[in-house]
Amino acid sequence: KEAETQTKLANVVVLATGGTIAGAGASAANSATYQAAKVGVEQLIAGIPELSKLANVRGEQVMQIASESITNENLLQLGRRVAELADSKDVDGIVITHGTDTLEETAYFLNLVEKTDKPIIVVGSMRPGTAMSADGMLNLYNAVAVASSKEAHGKGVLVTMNDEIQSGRDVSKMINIKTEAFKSAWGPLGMVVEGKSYWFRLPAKRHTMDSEFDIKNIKSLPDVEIAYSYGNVSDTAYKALAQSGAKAIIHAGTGNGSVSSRVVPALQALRKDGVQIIRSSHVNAGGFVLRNAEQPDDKYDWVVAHDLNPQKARILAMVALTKTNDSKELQRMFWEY
Ligand SMILES: NC(=O)CC[C@H](N)C(=O)O
Repeated sequence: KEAETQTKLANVVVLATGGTIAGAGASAANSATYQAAKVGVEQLIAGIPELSKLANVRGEQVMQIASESITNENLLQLGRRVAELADSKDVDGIVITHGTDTLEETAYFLNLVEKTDKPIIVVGSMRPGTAMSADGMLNLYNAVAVASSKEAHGKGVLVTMNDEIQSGRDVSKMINIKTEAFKSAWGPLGMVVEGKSYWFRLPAKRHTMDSEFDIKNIKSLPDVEIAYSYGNVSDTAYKALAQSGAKAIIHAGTGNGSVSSRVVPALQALRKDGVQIIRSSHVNAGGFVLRNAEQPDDKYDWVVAHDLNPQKARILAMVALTKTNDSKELQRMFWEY
């Protein structure tokens, strides 16, 4: 009987990369001061015996770092391992434990490049496992629950934090201290409660199986950088980034992705030199940048990131530039993904 139920359970692989979900503090009172990326994947899994009721879970330690230090090479390494596992007949779902600082970037990257309809769930925590009211255990339990469910198939890369199922494309870390840290301007896709998923909506943008990008065809990612805008901003950062080899610069603009008159001439000149200029917004609740609103994008041959925040715009720009350097094609991709 026992063996029978075991075989019916989904096979879920937990790929661990570090972050606070693998963090450890000196005392249970340390919810904010602790070291990230300390606890290994075997210990994370062993800490939640209830996982064995949800799925046959095994772990792999892909890296052990804080997510602000994740490089493009790390992203590619993780993406390739996810693709290998997704191709394997014995794997039904994949969970990635991750630091929360760049979790939204990794989730969006995988959403663009993984050619699978198997569930891929990225999860982190806001408090280390050693802290009172640690959130990692439940977030990971929920991730495994969603990864082992049939309903999660074909919905793109997902994020389970704070009982919510979010689209990896839309979700962003909005606050750095609360467990209710991850939000999407367009709302969560569903909820996960006591190991059961409740779905309410589907992502509308192209992802995974429907994406034109494939991790298997990506050898390296081009240099795309972000420059932040504010009152009295100068063009120094933009020029320096271009000089250091950036193929595209994401303008983390004010408001509607507006560009200071002190910066416009430099961006026009950089575009003439071949650098792609992509206007995004750093407003907190989520930007909405439209072509030819604030700046004449048609005239200057710039691209708008629409609702993608600057860090997500960087991810799409890198992936898109592996296929094209045509600004019209880039703009199409920014509408479709
Ligand atoms: N809550 C967190 O995971 C933040 C810890 C660390 N800065 C990271 O992103 O890995």
